[in-house]
Amino acid sequence: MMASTRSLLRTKSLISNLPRFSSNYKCLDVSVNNDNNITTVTLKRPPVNSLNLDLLSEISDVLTDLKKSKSPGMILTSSSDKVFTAGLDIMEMHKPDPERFKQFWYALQDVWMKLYGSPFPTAAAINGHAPAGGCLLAMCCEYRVMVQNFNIGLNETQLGIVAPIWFIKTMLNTISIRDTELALTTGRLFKTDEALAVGLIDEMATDKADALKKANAFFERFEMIPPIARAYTKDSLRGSDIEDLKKNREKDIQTTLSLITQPKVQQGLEFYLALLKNKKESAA
Ligand SMILES: CCCC/C=C\CC(=O)SCCNC(=O)CCNC(=O)[C@H](O)C(C)(C)COP(=O)(O)OP(=O)(O)OC[C@H]1O[C@@H](n2cnc3c(N)ncnc32)[C@H](O)[C@@H]1OP(=O)(O)O
Repeated sequence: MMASTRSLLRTKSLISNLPRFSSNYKCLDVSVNNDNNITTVTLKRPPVNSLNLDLLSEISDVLTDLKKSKSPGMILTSSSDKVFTAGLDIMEMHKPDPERFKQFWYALQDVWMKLYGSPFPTAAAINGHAPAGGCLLAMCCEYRVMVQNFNIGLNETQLGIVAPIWFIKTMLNTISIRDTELALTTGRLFKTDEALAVGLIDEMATDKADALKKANAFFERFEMIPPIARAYTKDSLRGSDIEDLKKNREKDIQTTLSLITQPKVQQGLEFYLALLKNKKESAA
C-alpha cells in the first residue's frame, strides 16, 4: 500500500472511530493522541494509585468504552513520578466488609478480563514502581516500557498472601515457567534492568516522556495488520485463561475472601501496613 493511501485510511479511521469518554472519571485522565488515535489512560489516585473499588471500576469502564469505540490502542501510565501503581489497596483487604470485598474482587476480575483480553493492542508506560497488582496490570498489556531504577513484580508472598491462579497465568504468558516459579515463591521485585533481562518488560526508558514515545512506537507495528486478524490471534493465545476465570468466578471470590479473612493473613497485612508507616516515620 502506498504511504499516502495508508495515511488517508488512518485519517478516515480517526474521524469514524474517535472514542467518546466520560468526563466524570475521578481517578483517571483519558486523552487521545491526535497523531495516531491511541488513547492514553493515566492512573491518578494519589499518593500511590492503590487499586481500590473506585479506581478499578473506572478502569473497567474506560476499557468498555475503548472496546465499543474500536480504539486502535491504549497506553496505561501513571500521573505519579515514582509509582505506576502500588497494587491492590491494602485497606480493601484489611478487616474487609465481606460484601464490599466481593464487589472489589469482582471489579478486579473485570479489569483483568477486559485488559488481558482486549481486542485492541495495549502498552504500559511504567513510570514508577509496579508491585503486585501493579505488575499484574502491566503484564496484562501486550508491551511494557519501564523507566529505569524502579521495581516490578508479584511480591504477594512477602505479604503472606497468595497470588491467584489467573495472576500466575498472566506471568506465565510473559516470562518463563522457571523464572515465574522463582519470582512467585520468593515474592521477588525486579529492578528495571533485571526485569528486562528476564523479559518481564520489553524496553527500558530514561523518563516518562521516553516511555510514552517508545510505547507509541509499538503501535506502528500494527499499521499494516488487519485488526480482526490481530484480535483473533490474541484471543487464541489468551482466551482460554479468561474462560477459566469466567467459569470459576464465584469460587475465586469465595476462596479469596476466606483466605484474606484468616487471622494469620490479617496479622500479616497489619504487620505490612505498620512497616509502610514506619518507613515514613524513620525517613522523617
Ligand atoms: C489473596 C489476595 C491476593 C492479592 C493479590 C494482590 C495483592 C496486592 O496487590 S497487595 C498490594 C501490594 N503492594 C505492595 O506491596 C506495595 C506497598 N507499597 C510500597 O512498597 C510503597 O508504598 C511504594 C514503593 C509503592 C511507594 O513508596 P513511597 O513513594 O515511598 O510511598 P509510601 O510507602 O510512603 O506510601 C504512601 C502512602 O501510601 C500507602 N500505601 C502504599 N501502598 C499501599 C497499598 N498497596 N495500599 C494501600 N495503601 C498503600 C502508605 O501506607 C502511605 O500511607 P500514609 O502513611 O498514610 O501516607
